[in-house]
Amino acid sequence: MAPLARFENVGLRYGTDAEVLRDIGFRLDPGSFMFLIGASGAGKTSLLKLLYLNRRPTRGRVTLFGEDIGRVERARLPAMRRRIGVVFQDFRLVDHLTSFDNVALPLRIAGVPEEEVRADVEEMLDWVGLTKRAHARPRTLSGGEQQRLAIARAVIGRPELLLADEPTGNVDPKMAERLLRLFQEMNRLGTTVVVATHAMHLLPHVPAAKVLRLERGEMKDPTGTIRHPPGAPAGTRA
Ligand SMILES: Nc1ncnc2c1ncn2[C@@H]1O[C@H](COP(=O)(O)OP(=O)(O)OP(=O)(O)O)[C@@H](O)[C@H]1O
Repeated sequence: MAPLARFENVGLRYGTDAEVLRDIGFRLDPGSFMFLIGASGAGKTSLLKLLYLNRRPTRGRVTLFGEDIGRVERARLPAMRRRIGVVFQDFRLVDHLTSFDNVALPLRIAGVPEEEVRADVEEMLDWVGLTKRAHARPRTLSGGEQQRLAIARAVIGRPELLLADEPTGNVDPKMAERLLRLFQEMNRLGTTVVVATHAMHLLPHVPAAKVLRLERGEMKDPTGTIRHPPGAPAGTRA
């Protein structure tokens, strides 16, 4: 099976600073689920930036959807990005649009008929518990509500690849588990999922997930798969 993404000896530096990622090598199979973990500053967001085509590697090669992202023409990037849903750490919601319209955006861009948009968005807002906030502007929402809205927008178009940067940082543990279930449901339907997180307690809920641990820009245990998550109480496993 061809990988959905592949990193080979990848290095990344910002400007002339030292490399923030060094010798990164792994493959992401279609339909897989991967947690990206590591201390603050380890390079998780930087690695995600390569995957959502915000940066090109400064060393080595990143292949995504079969294309070398270091060589792909700029004009091709928007089409590739449309195959990716991203939950940014700082949400990046559109302030002048309501919650409903923020979530509807990817579907409208894709030309989905308005009737379908309405039904899908309503269902998604219900899933993330924001039905009552459908007509609110993002800046009037709490941090947790904004986070849930950002997740709804990222998953609504059923992207091939879902990238989520610390997607449960602002919600309570119960909601965090609910959101993780949403990611798992997406994954079950075929979306490849990458979740960068500090929330180690979430890992045992996805026993089949790969775990890529970064330490100061380098990979630790590159092939690690959680099979017997420590301390996972019976019944909490996915
Ligand atoms: N735009 C930038 N310009 C220069 N340095 C940057 C930039 N973005 C990140 N860095 C540096 O890259 C390193 C890795 O940062 P990154 O945000 O990828 O880590 P992280 O693991 O996602 O951290 P956190 O968990 O706090 O979000 C840090 O030393 C950071 O200061």
